[in-house]
Amino acid sequence: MRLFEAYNSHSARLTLLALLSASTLYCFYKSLRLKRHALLFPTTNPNSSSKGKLFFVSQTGTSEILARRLLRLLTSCDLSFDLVHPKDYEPEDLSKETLVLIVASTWEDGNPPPDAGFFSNWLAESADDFRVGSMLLSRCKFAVFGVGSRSYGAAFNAVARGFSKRMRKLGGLQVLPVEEGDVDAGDLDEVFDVWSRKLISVLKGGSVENGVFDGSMAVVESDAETIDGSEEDYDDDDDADRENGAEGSIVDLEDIAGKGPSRKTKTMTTSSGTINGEKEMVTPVIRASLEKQVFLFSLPSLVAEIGKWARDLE
Ligand SMILES: Cc1cc2nc3c(=O)[nH]c(=O)nc-3n(C[C@H](O)[C@H](O)[C@H](O)COP(=O)(O)O)c2cc1C
Repeated sequence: MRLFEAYNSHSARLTLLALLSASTLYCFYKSLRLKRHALLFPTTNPNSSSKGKLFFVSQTGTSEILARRLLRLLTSCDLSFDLVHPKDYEPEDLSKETLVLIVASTWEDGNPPPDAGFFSNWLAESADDFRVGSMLLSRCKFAVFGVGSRSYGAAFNAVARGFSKRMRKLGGLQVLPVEEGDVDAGDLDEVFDVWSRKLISVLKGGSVENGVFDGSMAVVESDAETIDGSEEDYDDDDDADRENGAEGSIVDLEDIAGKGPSRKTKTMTTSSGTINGEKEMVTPVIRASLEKQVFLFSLPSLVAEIGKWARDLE
């Protein structure tokens, strides 16, 4: 009887030891994760201030002029934004942004100007990558204004629509429908000014004249912003972007294994095929997610192993 009790208490102690070891390992893992998170998302990030970001994607200056005009209007309304060209921006920092505005023109075959190719492809690849997930931009509210010409048919403002679609897919909250400006219609300035006023109203938490947006920071659901296109149009845009992407846009098999390239660490592949860096197969965002999955998968077998080891000691 005493032998049985002694055995029981011994095995209870060993089980307790196994559980304590497992929870210690888990805490260790969590602290590593927190450290990594702090590195990935520092609270004071030089690239990501509390200011909003106003991107312009422009080849011949039309979108840039409009973006500068919008910046002046935003500033006059005490709304603080940085004017940013995508070529000067690390797309991975998008996950830290809370407010993003984009004024973007569309060029040949529905593509962005070449110097926005990297940014555009990063968005496309990340949005298509199931490992990145739909939470990446969950803190980010955004709005997009397109500059294009209706004479290009289905490719009319394909870039603006593509940005909108991909940012929504990554969890971004669109606060206004995409507005599609037509440079050949003769009313671009007027259309832009109306859109800008709606935007200011939404950003200020007020209502919008047409009554569609009557609350603070109205969020537009995925289908709402389709003006003259369908979801099929967007899918065509995706294909066109990837097939006809400009500088920095070549997608190869390695990219398929590690999407969402970082400008800091990733290859910049130019149209001439020049490579100026090493490819990173897994970006920090994807790596953190994969590590979590591997750890959670191995946790039960780890506990079993510790239990077995404890029994062997008896
Ligand atoms: C060669 C060329 C190709 C174009 N392709 C498209 C297009 O596919 N879709 C579109 O909506 N607009 C297209 N446009 C119209 C441009 O978007 C328009 O000229 C716009 O004002 C350019 O803006 P940006 O000066 O900001 O670059 C094209 C214009 C040119 C000259």
